[in-house]
Amino acid sequence: MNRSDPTPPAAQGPDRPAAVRAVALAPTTPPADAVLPPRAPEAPAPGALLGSHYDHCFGCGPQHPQGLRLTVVAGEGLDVTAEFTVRPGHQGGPGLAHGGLLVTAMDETLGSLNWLLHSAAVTGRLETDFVRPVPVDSVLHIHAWITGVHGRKIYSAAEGRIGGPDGPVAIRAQGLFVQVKLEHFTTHGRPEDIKKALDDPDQFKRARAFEVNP
Ligand SMILES: CCCCCCCCCCCC(=O)SCCNC(=O)CCNC(=O)[C@H](O)C(C)(C)COP(=O)(O)OP(=O)(O)OC[C@H]1O[C@@H](n2cnc3c(N)ncnc32)[C@H](O)[C@@H]1OP(=O)(O)O
Repeated sequence: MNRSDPTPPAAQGPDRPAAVRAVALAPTTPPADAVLPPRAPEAPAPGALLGSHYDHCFGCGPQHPQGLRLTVVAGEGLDVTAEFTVRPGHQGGPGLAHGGLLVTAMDETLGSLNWLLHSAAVTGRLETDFVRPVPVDSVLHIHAWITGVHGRKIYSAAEGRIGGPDGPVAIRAQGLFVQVKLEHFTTHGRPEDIKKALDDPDQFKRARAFEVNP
């Protein structure tokens, strides 16, 4: 068994599919020929508060009872800032944020970069480093930025700080998102939720706003 290979032993060896090998080893740092495109003409203005992409989203939805209620603001360039207030319901260890929820906050913030390119993309790969614990009641100040675009792949990075936007780093992340069409959601999502979202004119408008033609 190759110890540095993240695929399960059964999927290793010469017989495993090429796609598994390619995906498992794809890095989250952009290749040399990746580009940094301009902000899309439809991108929210710098300083604009980005709305939730879906009211029931665990990361940003205002209607999700236990969600993170992340608020995200467009930056000057290909970047956003976000705030996540850690509440008692987000605990892992006593008085401390659960690591998985911190990853969710990073994932959601990196996903918000979609707004700047005006295209929908989903997380393919996400790497995180937990640098210091995050206490309940603290605000995680996240800054996320696009590091490169290569075909349908969007590479990005983020840092989360506590004690203020210039406070010490508590978590770092690098992501590889893959652009998808609206059908990604309508094909794979639970039908009743898709129907409810499409029946809501506001949600439908948002979904359409993300439509992409790679
Ligand atoms: C309604 C409002 C909307 C708004 C929606 C906004 C939502 C934001 C929410 C927060 C973000 C999330 O949590 S999103 C939810 C979590 N993520 C998911 O559920 C995604 C599940 N995975 C998938 O559906 C799929 O595997 C995809 C879409 C990621 C890729 O499938 P595909 O479309 O068939 O593309 P494929 O040909 O395989 O790959 C395209 C290129 O990306 C690379 N690639 C693919 N996967 C990976 C990977 N894991 N790691 C590295 N690289 C990868 C391939 O090598 C290839 O590179 P090359 O050959 O071109 O070089």
